Amino acid sequence: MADRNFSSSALVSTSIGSRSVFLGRAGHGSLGFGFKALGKSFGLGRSSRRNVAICSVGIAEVLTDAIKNVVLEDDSAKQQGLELLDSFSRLPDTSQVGVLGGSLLGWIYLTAKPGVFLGAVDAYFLAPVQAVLDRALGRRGLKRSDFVVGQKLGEGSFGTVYAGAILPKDFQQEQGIGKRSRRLEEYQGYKKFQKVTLKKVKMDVEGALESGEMEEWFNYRMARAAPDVCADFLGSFVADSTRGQFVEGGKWLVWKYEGDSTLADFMKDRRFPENLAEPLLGRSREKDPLKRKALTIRKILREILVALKKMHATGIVHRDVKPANLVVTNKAKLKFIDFGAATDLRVGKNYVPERGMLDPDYCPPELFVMPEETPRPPPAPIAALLSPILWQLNSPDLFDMYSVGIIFLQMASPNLRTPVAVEVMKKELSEVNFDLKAWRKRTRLRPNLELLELGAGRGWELASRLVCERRKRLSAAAALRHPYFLSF
Ligand SMILES: Nc1ncnc2c1ncn2[C@@H]1O[C@H](COP(=O)(O)OP(=O)(O)OP(=O)(O)O)[C@@H](O)[C@H]1O
Repeated sequence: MADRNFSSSALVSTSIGSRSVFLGRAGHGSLGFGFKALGKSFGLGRSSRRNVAICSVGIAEVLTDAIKNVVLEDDSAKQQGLELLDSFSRLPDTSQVGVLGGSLLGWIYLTAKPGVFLGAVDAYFLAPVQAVLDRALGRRGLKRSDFVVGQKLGEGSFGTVYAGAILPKDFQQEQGIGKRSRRLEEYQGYKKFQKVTLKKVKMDVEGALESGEMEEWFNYRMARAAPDVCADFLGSFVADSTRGQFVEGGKWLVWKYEGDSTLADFMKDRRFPENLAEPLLGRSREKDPLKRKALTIRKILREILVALKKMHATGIVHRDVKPANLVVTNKAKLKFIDFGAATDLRVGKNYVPERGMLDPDYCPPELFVMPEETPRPPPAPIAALLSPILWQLNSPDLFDMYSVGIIFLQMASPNLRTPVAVEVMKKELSEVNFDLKAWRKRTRLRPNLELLELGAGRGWELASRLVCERRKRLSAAAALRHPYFLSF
C-alpha cells in the first residue's frame, strides 16, 4: 500500500521569485525507494525497509516545506536548496543509494572519536570566538601590574605555583615599597580582591618554556571542550620588569583560585579518605565507617573517570594523571591541572612519538600513548582527518587509565601510598606481566584491600581491569559502566 503511494505522480508546483521549481510526490517516492534500497544493503527486513521508505518520504516532504517556508529567508538560497533536493530525487535509484550511503558513512567517520567534525568547528569557529570574548572580558592582554603574588602553593619540575590576587585598577600604579613589591596584606581591603592561582614557568629548566606554551594551549582548548573538569584558566602574561617574584621576560599562567589542596595533599593525611568524606558525601546516612570510606573512594574515582571521559571524547590524553594533578576545589569537586604533558590526538598537538615525559610512578608499562613506530603528525587538518583511524587502532586514551588504576589502589590501601611502595609495586607488577591478580598472590607489600572487597569484590575486579596490559584495559566510559558503581 505504502509502496503504491510512492508512484503517485501528482506534481506540486512551487513558485519562488520569478522561477518555478517542480517537486512532486514522484520525487519523494523515488527518495523513499532510495532509502528502502539503502535499508536492504544494511540488511533490514521487508517491513522495516518499508517503514524506512515511508519515513524518508515524510522527511523529504517536511524538508521541502521547511526550505520553502521557514529555514531559508533568502530567496536565491531557498531556490538552490530546492533545486538540490529536486536533482537528488531525479537521480537513478542506485545513485541515490550511493549518495545516501556515502553521506551516512562520511557523517559516521567525521563524528567518530575523537571527532573530526567538532574539531573543525572548534578550530575554525569556537577558538576565534573564544579569543574575541576573552578580549572583551579582559582575559587576554593580562600584564604583570594586574597581579600581586602571595604564598607558594606548590612546585613541580617546570613551574612554581602561588596564590595571588588581581589588583583593582586604582591600586595598579602603587606597585612597590622601595625595591620590593607590596605584599598582598599591605593593600587596603585586600580580602575583597579576586583570588587567583599563578604559575611561574621555570626559565632555567630545559623544556619548561615549551611545557608552559603547551599548558596554555591546552587550557584554552579545555576551556572550550570541557570547562567543568579543569581549573578555570584566565590567561597568561610575560613579566615586563623584575620586581618581587617577577623576573623580566618570565612567563606566568593564571587561573581562578578554586582551592589550594590537591588529592595528593589529602592522601598524605593519615585520615584519608575520611578527610574527604563530609565534603564529598555531605551528611550521608551511611554510618558504617568501612562503607563510608568505600563510598568516598568510589565518589572520587567516579569524578576522575567522568572528567577523563570528557577529556578523551575530545581527543585529549592527559599523560600525567596523578593525585598531585587533581585539585580538590573549595566546592569539593576534583579538577585536572597541569596539561604541560597532554597531547591532542585530534590534531597531533604535543605528540612527539619518541618522547615519553612522564611520572614513572603512574606511567603505564607501554610508556607511550601510541606505538613507537607511529610517525610524527602531518599538518593539523590532515592529522585531524586521520585521527579516527589512529584512535580506533591504538586507543591512546587507555594510557591514562592505567594511572587511574594505580590511584584507585593507593586510595584503597594506605601502605601503597609511599614512593617506595609504588616503586616496589611497579617492579613486582612487571615480573607478573602486569597481571594484578597474580601480583596480589606474590607481593611483599601486604596491601590491605578490604575496601575493594566490599560488594562482592567488584572494586578489586575493576582495579584489575585498569592496572593490566593495555589490550585488556577499560576506557573511562567502560569503567563508568562497571558494576562496581552499582554495588554497596
Ligand atoms: N590551579 C591550581 N590550583 C591549585 N594548586 C595548583 C594549581 N596548579 C598547580 N597547583 C599546585 O602546584 C603544584 C605544581 O603544579 P604543576 O603540577 O602544574 O607544575 P609542574 O611543574 O608542571 O609539575 P610536574 O613536575 O608534575 O610536571 C601542583 O601539584 C599543585 O600543588
